[in-house]
Amino acid sequence: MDIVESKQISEPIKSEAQISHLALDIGGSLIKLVYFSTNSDSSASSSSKDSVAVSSGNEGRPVLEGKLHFAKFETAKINDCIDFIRSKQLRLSGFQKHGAPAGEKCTIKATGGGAYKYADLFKEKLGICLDKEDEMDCLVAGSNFLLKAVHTEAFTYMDGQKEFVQIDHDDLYPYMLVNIGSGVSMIKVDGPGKFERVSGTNVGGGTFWGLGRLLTKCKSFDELLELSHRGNNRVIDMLVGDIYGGMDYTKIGLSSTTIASSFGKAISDNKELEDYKPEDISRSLLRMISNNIGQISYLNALRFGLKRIFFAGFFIRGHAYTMDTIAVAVHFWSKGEAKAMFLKHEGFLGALGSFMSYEKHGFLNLKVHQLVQQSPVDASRGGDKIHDPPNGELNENQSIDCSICLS
Ligand SMILES: Nc1ncnc2c1ncn2[C@@H]1O[C@H](COP(=O)(O)OP(=O)(O)OP(=O)(O)O)[C@@H](O)[C@H]1O
Ligand SMILES: CC(C)(CO)[C@@H](O)C(=O)NCCC(=O)O
Repeated sequence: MDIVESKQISEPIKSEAQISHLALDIGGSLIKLVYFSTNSDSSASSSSKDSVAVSSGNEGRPVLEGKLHFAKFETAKINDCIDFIRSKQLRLSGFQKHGAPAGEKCTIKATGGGAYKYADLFKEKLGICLDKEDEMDCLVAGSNFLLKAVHTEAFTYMDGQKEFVQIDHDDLYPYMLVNIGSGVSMIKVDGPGKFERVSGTNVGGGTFWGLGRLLTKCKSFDELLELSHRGNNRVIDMLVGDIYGGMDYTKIGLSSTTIASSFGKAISDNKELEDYKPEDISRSLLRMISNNIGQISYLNALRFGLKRIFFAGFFIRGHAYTMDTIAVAVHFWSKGEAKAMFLKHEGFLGALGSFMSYEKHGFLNLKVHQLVQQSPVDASRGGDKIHDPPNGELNENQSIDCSICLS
């Protein structure tokens, strides 16, 4: 796949643009879609019956010029996703092997637990067969691909400061990939397709959203996240200073402001849930879960001597407080030895891996050469500093210019 990464907000897909190669990642909380649309107005010579912009690539194989698009839906609203696919006529255009007869069975790549759970629904509602790809394989393929193909993919985040990390392609492995979805998977990656899921935790994004919803009555994940901006976790968390009369516990390296016990103040305050502000609850919860994931991730990295830990998954949402907490946890427990890094396309690793598996099965030949690097995160903000509230999330309208070479 020739990727030209540009800070380009894709226009709504024109009806003439052909959508092809849709891939799904159907998780416990969210469905992620990655799909390719061809440039209908490309000046490349067209030899295709489908009037798709096609030029000749290496060895005379057809090259489609176009864009990669990203979209997500709540899994609970899977019918919206199905309507979206139907509205784009995705199912009509190009899941068959290039040049295959139109009547051939329509199949799309899908990963995540929902590829199993909802297979019948896709068949029934869209007549599409889901071709299942393993979730861990896809996460790793997506991560390796992004780290190599997109210059501004990985970044560190500390004290409100974001710094891009240049990845040396010859020195990428081994690394730890921590995918924070509904639950959390920790994967030691040793090379392309070479990995082991070494740990996981059930305290993840689903826990934050589930508990947060019950405790704050928030109606959406974004509302809960937004609340956390304004909250003060010290109202609920028991700090070392609360226990030590305002003093640090220097002997074991704990400052008075370190959280000794998340939500610990609630046991002694003689207050009810209603007496706490939702924003304080949200902040405390976000901190508790992010800190816990950062700590477990580091301990697992330590088991294998890994210094680089990449955090992904839609729990993060480019959110400053989340990233800061994870980074501080890794820094604290590793005594500055290990580094937490974050990925721009955080939640789309599995879907991208699923998309790339068309290549594995001979539908595509993906080649990468990146021409431009820009960050959708900061470019509109004129700097590397993420402000509060940050918007580090990949804008769903953001597309990646690319071309795919059909094999
Ligand atoms: N709009 C949203 N609605 C619901 N959850 C969201 C939203 N945005 C971010 N999240 C967070 O992202 C998490 C899901 O992340 P992600 O899509 O990476 O995982 P998943 O694939 O659904 O989960 P799993 O891999 O465990 O099946 C949610 O649990 C929640 O914490
Ligand atoms: C079950 C999966 C892999 C589904 O994506 C994920 O939610 C997860 O890694 N959960 C954590 C399970 C555990 O290892 O405790």
